Amino acid sequence: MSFAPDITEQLARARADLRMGVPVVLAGEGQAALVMAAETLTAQRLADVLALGGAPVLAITARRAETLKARAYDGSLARVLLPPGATPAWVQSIADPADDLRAPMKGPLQTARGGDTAAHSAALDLVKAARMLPAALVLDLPQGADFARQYGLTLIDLTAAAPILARRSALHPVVNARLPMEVSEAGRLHIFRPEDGGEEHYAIEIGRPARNTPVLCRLHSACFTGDLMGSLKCDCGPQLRAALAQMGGEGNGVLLYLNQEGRGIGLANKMRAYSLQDQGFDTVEANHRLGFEDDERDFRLGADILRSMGFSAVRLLTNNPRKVGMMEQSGISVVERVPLAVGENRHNSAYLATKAAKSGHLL
Ligand SMILES: Nc1nc2c(ncn2[C@@H]2O[C@H](COP(=O)(O)OP(=O)(O)OP(=O)(O)O)[C@@H](O)[C@H]2O)c(=O)[nH]1
Ligand SMILES: [Zn+2]
Repeated sequence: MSFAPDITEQLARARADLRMGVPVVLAGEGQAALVMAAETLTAQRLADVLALGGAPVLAITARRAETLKARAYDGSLARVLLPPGATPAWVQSIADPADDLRAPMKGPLQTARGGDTAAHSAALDLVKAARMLPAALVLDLPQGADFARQYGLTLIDLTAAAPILARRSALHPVVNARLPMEVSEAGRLHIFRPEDGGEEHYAIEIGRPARNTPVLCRLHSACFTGDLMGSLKCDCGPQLRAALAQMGGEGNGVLLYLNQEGRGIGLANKMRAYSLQDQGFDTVEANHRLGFEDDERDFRLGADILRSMGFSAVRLLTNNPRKVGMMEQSGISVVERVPLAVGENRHNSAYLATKAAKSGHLL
């Protein structure tokens, strides 16, 4: 029978549960843990977790730990011990840097050392993929499987989940249809859907580019503020329109519109980063204070889409050398990097300068 959800489907459920504030149970070899996203943790559920006894920890990334001056003994993550009588406000203050400057003295924070961190690491993967703050409350629960059955919680087998969490999901073409556009009447929109229940991605094909010659291509990451609202804080809107205009002018091209808002952290987290930028941090520092890397995107899915459309070589419209590198590593040859320097203004000049200085962007 194929009615029971497989591990990929269970992980999609777990992400949805965590976003709603529902706990999930992650079970490994001989151990299990109850996990909740810090961002959606309610006072009632925190009280219930504390009433279970044991020693819950707040798993955060090593990036966030750096800002909080907490020792990260576990490589890319740290397990902060909850102080006696921990409140939801305390959990929020560790997870969310919004008030770091107003209330800088949170510590000294005690962090756990030794023991198994598989559940903590998977918990952070799940809350990140659910586009929340990268912080999760984790309580070791030896009878976790029974507990999950008793309360109807999603139960994830960590051994089965590990390979799924480590690789990117396969993308499948869903549909494509003609889309006359201002830049070209010969437009076509293709929709691609991942197997893991995540965001769909799009390809805009202009004209009917030959599959056996390098195609003019743009890998564009979603930017609601820049693409749609005319935000002056970045250069995304002008880059999107310039790329489409160039493809329309040449009569051929492919623009991949990847739903990786905020360099892969989601729009809510990007707005948290904007708020930190208003406190004086640059775009890279803001990501780090939130607990993210500068850039959480995986451009290899762009290569997957190109391959599935039959392309193997591109002339890539970008100023970002990482995009070129990731295309090449994924077997799409970049025969030319076509610069795309448009849209500088007095609100985004510092942002563009930071990208050049810290992220290697070519201007
Ligand atoms: N986290 C974060 N994301 C931002 C910020 N400003 C813009 N973005 C996001 O950055 C992404 C911009 O991506 P791209 O247009 O591909 O830009 P790029 O990596 O600079 O590369 P090229 O434009 O190709 O040179 C979009 O997903 C935006 O939402 C910011 O301050 N913080
Ligand atoms: Zn933007």
